[in-house]
Formats: sequence, structure tokens, C-alpha cells
Amino acid sequence: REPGLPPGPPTVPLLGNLHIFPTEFAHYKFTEWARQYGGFYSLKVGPGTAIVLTDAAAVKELMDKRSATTVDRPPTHVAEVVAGGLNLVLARYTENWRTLRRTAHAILTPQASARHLPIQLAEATQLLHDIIRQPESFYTHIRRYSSSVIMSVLYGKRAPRYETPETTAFFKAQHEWELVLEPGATPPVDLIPILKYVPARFAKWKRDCMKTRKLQRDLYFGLLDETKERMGRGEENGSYMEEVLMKQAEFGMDREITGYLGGVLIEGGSDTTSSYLQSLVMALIAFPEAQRKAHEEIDRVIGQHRMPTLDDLEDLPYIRAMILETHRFRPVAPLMIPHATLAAEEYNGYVIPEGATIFVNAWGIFHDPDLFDDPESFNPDRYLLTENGTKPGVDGSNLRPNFAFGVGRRICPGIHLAQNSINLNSMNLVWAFDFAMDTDANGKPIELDTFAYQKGILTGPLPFKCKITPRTAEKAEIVEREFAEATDTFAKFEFGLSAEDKEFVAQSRTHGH
Ligand code: HEM
Repeated sequence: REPGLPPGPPTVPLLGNLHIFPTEFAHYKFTEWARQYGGFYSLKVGPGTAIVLTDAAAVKELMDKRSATTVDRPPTHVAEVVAGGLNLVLARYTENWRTLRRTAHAILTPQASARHLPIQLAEATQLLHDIIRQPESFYTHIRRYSSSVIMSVLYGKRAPRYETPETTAFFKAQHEWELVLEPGATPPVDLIPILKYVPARFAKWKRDCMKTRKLQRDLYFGLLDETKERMGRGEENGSYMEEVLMKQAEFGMDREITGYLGGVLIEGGSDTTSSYLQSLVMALIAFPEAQRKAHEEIDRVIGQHRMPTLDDLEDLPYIRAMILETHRFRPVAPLMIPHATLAAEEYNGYVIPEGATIFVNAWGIFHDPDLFDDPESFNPDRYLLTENGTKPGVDGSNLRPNFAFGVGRRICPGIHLAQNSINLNSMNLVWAFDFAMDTDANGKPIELDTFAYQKGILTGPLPFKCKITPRTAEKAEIVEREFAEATDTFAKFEFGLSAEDKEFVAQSRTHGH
């Protein structure tokens, strides 16, 4: 460790801390180290340096205030090979990133996101309808919901079933993408660049990258061309990619970059929202007292005879607190997405070198016992006591309610669309259902493992079993009625459906009536 760097675990020659660098669930190890070395420490990764921030004041200063220097991402050779540097999430600070970001920002404003509420509402009703019919498949129903919303919003084309071909193609491409991005899936090409030049026939990782590239391109450009053709026929339905295509010149987007913008937004929008909602269900089961309070509030404010609407949220402080608590309890991106520095910075008397990777340890901050009372408990009440859920008397002003969505110039551009989905579905799920642990053959409840999560930089619960029952017969009827009434909204997004999807739609509508 060079002099001037913040402290960190002892290093060994050449490797630095590489031999102890966690390859999965890194946020747990990073948090353990934070309790030992403090909220601002360094790790040596071979010749490179990584800084881990587990201190909200340091995050605010370095990531938000000095975001002009901390806006970069570390080099990821795999992302270069697979997406030609055009993946907005992983792109370095380049002209292409700026173009992608500007366009994403322009089409994802709060006002623009509000225009997509009708399809979000309709899809959220289908989610309740699907869970009523097949409660045991709630996990995939939630995944279908988020994938269908993002496809509808971007390309004006929905996914009535989990098995809808575009959804299946996306999940397949995404799975391959996650595999090649997994630490250890490739030799350390970013540390030892010469490895990039091994011919593909000797390097399986290169062939895997090319396979992923093809899967992504087939899907992204297929959807883009379909949107263009639909516009050519005069069948616009107000989707985001229509807007991008119309303003391509104004946004400075060519075909290549436009295709990847759509693709990365499907990626960013699908499993993040579904992981969040799956975590919420898990938390409500594991912490029945929180569920009881949420039920009590929603019964009191909404009553039994109508579904909640987004406007109701204002009158539902406990539900709002529950929504924030879910972001804290199980953040979808526990280490956010690593940033990197464009120039050296100084902080607290230490140096952060140019090109250092910066991990914002959201997990470690959200689970810090000095900030949060009993951080391992799911307890929405903490957000009724203070704005950021911190213990009364502790300074929580370096946090903010949208902290789980990232920092500085890289903050999630999908935040408004995502938060609308989260708000709507959180209210709906609590209003409609009782959630309980599954029982064994003797009727004994089977405890949930609330740490059974997927590996990866974005994470959500592994599939789990539980019992979901509609709270009243009347509520189940209201859902069926609303679902039937959403037919016209759905119809605008149901073009080019496969024969199976058409059949499914016809059947579920009859059922709805
Ligand atoms: C529960 C929902 C979501 C959560 C918690 C979430 C969280 C995050 C986080 C933590 C980051 C990294 C920010 C950083 O590097 O500082 C991020 C980036 C990003 N998110 Fe989201 N996100 C969600 C939904 C969405 C949706 C719906 C979209 C698309 C419509 C989206 C698109 C993106 C993109 C494109 C980036 C990369 C931005 C960049 O690097 O400039 N996300 N998100």
C-alpha cells in the first residue's frame, strides 16, 4: 500500500489484497472491514487501488459534491467486447456515455414517467390477478410484471406471460451476460491487459462474450426495428423508443447507440424492480408485526371497497416508511455500481489516486448500528421517527431518501419510473393479500432465510415458498373487475403477439369477465 492511501487490510507482495478479495457477496466482507478500518479504507488489487466508502459523509462529499471527478467507471474489458462500450451502466466517462445519459435523462423525467402510468397500473392489476390465480408462482409473476412494464414503456410491446418470447429471450441474454460479468468467469484481463490478446479458440470466455453479444443484439435491434416498422404503419402508442427514434438527430444518436440505449434500459428496469418487490414480500412474512401495521393503515385509509391509487400514498405514512425500509433492509444494489476517479482527490488527509475504483457500500451504511437502531430488523417505524430512519439524536443528514438509487452523476436515471412501480405495487400487495410462512406436513411454519440472496452486483431473494391469500373475497372480486376493465389499455400494447400469447390473452380476459 503506497504511502498516503487510506488504511486497509495488510497486503502481500504483488497481489496486494487480491488474495483476500471477496468474489461473491462482497458487501458482507466490505462491511466487516469497515467496522475494523473505518468508513474510508483502501484495498490493493494488484497494482490498482480500490476505495470503499461506508460513511455517508464521505459519500456525500466525494460522490455527490465532487462527482465531476468520481463519475467514471472502472475499465471492464468484457463490457467493451460484449457491448462495444455502449452499455450505459458500465460505460466509461466517454462521449458515448454522455449521449446515452442525456437521452435517457430526457425521456425518463417525472412528467414523462407519469405518462406511462396507465400501463403500469394495468400491469399491476394483472400482477394481483395472477397471484390470486396461482399464488405459488408469485415469484415469476412479479418478474413478468417488471419485464412487461419496461418492454411496454420502451417498445410499446407487452409480455402477457412469463413465457412470452421477448421476455424469455431477454432473460436468456441477461443470464449469459451475468455469467460473463461474474468475477472469476474471465481471467483478470483488466489487471493483466496482455490476456486480452489470447485468440478466441484458446479462450472460452471470449467465445462466451461473443455469444452474449449476439443474443443481446438480436433482441435489442429486433425490438428497435419492430418499433420503426410500427411507426411506419402509423401505429404509434407513445413508447419511449418512438420518441428517441423521432429525435435521433437532435439527441445525436445513430442506430448502434439507439439499439443499446433501449437494451440497457430493459436491463436496468427488469430485475431491479422485481427484486425489490420480492424482498418486500419476504420482509412482510419474516416481520409479521410490520405487516400487521401496514394492513391496519391501509384498511383504515382505503377501506374494503376500492383499490388504492398513487394519490393515496400521501395519506399512508406507514406504507411510505415501509417502502423506504425495504430499500434499506435489502438494497437491490448493495455496493451500488462501482465508480472510478478521473483525477486524484484528497480526503481527510489521504490521497485517492487517479483511476482508483470506488465502491459505495450502501449495505454497510444501511446496516450500521451506530446510525440505525437494530439494523437487522425490518422496522418501518424508524422512518416515522426521523426522515432518513436514523436513530433520534444521530446526524442522518448525509443520507437522503433516494440513496438506494446511487450517487452523483451516475444516479439511476430510471428512478421515477421505478419509484412509481414500487409505490403502486407495494400499496396493492398490502391491500390485497395476507403473506405468511409456508407450513410443513405437520402444519409447522417453515422459517424463511432472509439472507438467501442471489450472487451478483444486483441482487434479490432466491425463489422462496410462502402462503399468499386474498384478504377478502370482495377484494379478489374488485381485482378481477379492474383487470377486465384494463382490457383497452392492454390492447394498445398487444401487437405482434405469438399464437400462445394470443390464446392466453383471450382466455384470461374471458376469465376476467
Ligand atoms: C428498484 C429499482 C431500481 C433501483 C434500486 C436502481 C438502482 C440503481 C443504482 C444503485 C444504480 C447505480 C448508480 C451509481 O452508479 O451511483 C443504477 C444505475 C442505473 N439504473 Fe437503476 N435502479 C432501479 C431501477 C431502474 C430502472 C427502472 C431503470 C430504467 C428505466 C434503471 C436504469 C439504470 C441505468 C441506465 C443506470 C446506469 C446509469 C449510469 O451509469 O449513468 N434503473 N440504478
